[in-house]
Amino acid sequence: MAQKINDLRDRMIVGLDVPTIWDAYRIVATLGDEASFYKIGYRLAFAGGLDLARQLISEGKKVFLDLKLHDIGNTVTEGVESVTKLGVTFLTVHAYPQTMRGAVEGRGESALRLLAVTALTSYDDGDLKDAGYGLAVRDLVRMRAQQARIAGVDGIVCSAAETEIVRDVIGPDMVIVTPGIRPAGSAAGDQKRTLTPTEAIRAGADHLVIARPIIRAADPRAAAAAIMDEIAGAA
Ligand SMILES: O=c1ccn([C@@H]2O[C@H](COP(=O)(O)O)[C@@H](O)[C@H]2O)c(=O)[nH]1
Repeated sequence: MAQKINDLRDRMIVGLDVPTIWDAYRIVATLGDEASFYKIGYRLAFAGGLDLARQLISEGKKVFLDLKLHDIGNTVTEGVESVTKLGVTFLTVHAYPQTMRGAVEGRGESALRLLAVTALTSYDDGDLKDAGYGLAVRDLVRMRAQQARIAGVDGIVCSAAETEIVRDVIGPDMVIVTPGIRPAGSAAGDQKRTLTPTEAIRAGADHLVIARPIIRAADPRAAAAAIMDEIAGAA
C-alpha cells in the first residue's frame, strides 16, 4: 500500500455533490462517525465549499478538494499555492505534464498531496476517440501515470479497474484514489468504468470515492455503513 492509512474509515471518501453547504452539513451530521473523509467538488466549492472545508477540518475530518485544475503552468502554481493554506489533504489536477509540474511547484514542501486525474471514470474508449485521442483508456491511464510519477505528484485518480497497471508504473509510494465505485445493484449513472467496493479494495485501491450511492440513498448512514463493511471485509 502507498502509505499507512491508520483509520480504515479514511479509505472511504464521501463525495459531497450537493448544491448548498447546508445540504452538505446535513449529510455530514447524518453520517456522523461512519465517515471521516469528504470530497468537495466544484459544485460546492462555488457555493461556500471552501469555508465548509475549513470547518470540517477543524472538526477533525479530512477533506479532498476535487477541483481538477488545468491551466498554464504559472496559473496552476499560484492556484495550488493558495490551496496549500486551506489545510485540505488532497487536491486534484489533470494529469498533463505541464499542469502537474506547475502544481508540484505550487505545493512546495507543504502537507498538501496532489492527485493527478488520468482518464475520467465516465469515459470509455469511444469517449476518448470523440475527444481526439488515439489511445485506449488503459493505455492513456498507463502513460499519464508514468508522467505523474516523473512530475512528482503524490497520487493518481483512475478507475479501480486500472489499479494493477497503475501500481506497476508508479511503485509503492504514491496513492491510488478510485471514483466510479458502485455497490452491487446500484445505478451506474454516467460512470462507465465501475467496480464494487470489495472489487476495488481487492484490486489494490487505497481510497474509494463514493457520492451518489451514499448521498442519494434513502438511508445514507446505512449505505455508508454497508460500504465500510465491504471495505473492512476486503482489506
Ligand atoms: O475520474 C473521475 C474523477 C472524479 N470523479 C468524481 O468522483 C465523484 C463520483 O461520484 P459518484 O456519484 O459516486 O459517481 C464525483 O464527484 C466525480 O466528480 C469521478 O467520478 N471520476
